Amino acid sequence: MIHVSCAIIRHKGKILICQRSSAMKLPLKWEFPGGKIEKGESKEACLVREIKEELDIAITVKSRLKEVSHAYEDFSICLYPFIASLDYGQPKALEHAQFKWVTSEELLNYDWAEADIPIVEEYLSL
Ligand SMILES: Nc1nc2c([nH]c(=O)n2[C@H]2C[C@H](O)[C@@H](COP(=O)(O)OP(=O)(O)OP(=O)(O)O)O2)c(=O)[nH]1
Repeated sequence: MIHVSCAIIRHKGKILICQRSSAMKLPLKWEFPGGKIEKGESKEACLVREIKEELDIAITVKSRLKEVSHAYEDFSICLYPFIASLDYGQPKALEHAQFKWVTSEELLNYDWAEADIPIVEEYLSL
C-alpha cells in the first residue's frame, strides 16, 4: 500500500488539475497534484514539497477531505486529499504532460485516475 497526499489547489475560482505523463504509472490519467509521503513526513509537508517539485508553486494547505483507499490492478493506494490555496508562482508542468485550471463544473469532463473519482464527487458535494 502506498500513501499519497494530493491537493485541490484553488485560485481565482478555478482548480488546478494535472495530467500524468505517458511515461508514468496510470498514463495520461488526470489527478490532483501530489505524491508519496516519505518516512517521518507529515501529509501536509509532503504536499507542500511535492507541489513545489512538480509545479514550482507555493501553496498553503487549508482543509482535509476524506481519504480514499483504492486497489489498482498492480498496486494499492491510500490517497489523502487536501484543499489548498496558491500562495505564489505560475505552475509549470515539470513532471506532468499538462495542467489545466478548471471550474468545478468542468471536473467531471476529465478521465480521472480511479482513486480520484470519490474525491471529485466529495468536492462537488461540499
Ligand atoms: N499525485 C497523485 N497521485 C495519484 C493520484 N491518484 C492516484 O491514483 N495516484 C497514484 C499515482 C501514483 O502511482 C501514485 C503517486 O505517486 P507519485 O506521483 O509519487 O509516483 P510516480 O508516478 O511519480 O512514481 P511511481 O508510482 O511510478 O513510482 O499515486 C492523485 O490524485 N495524485
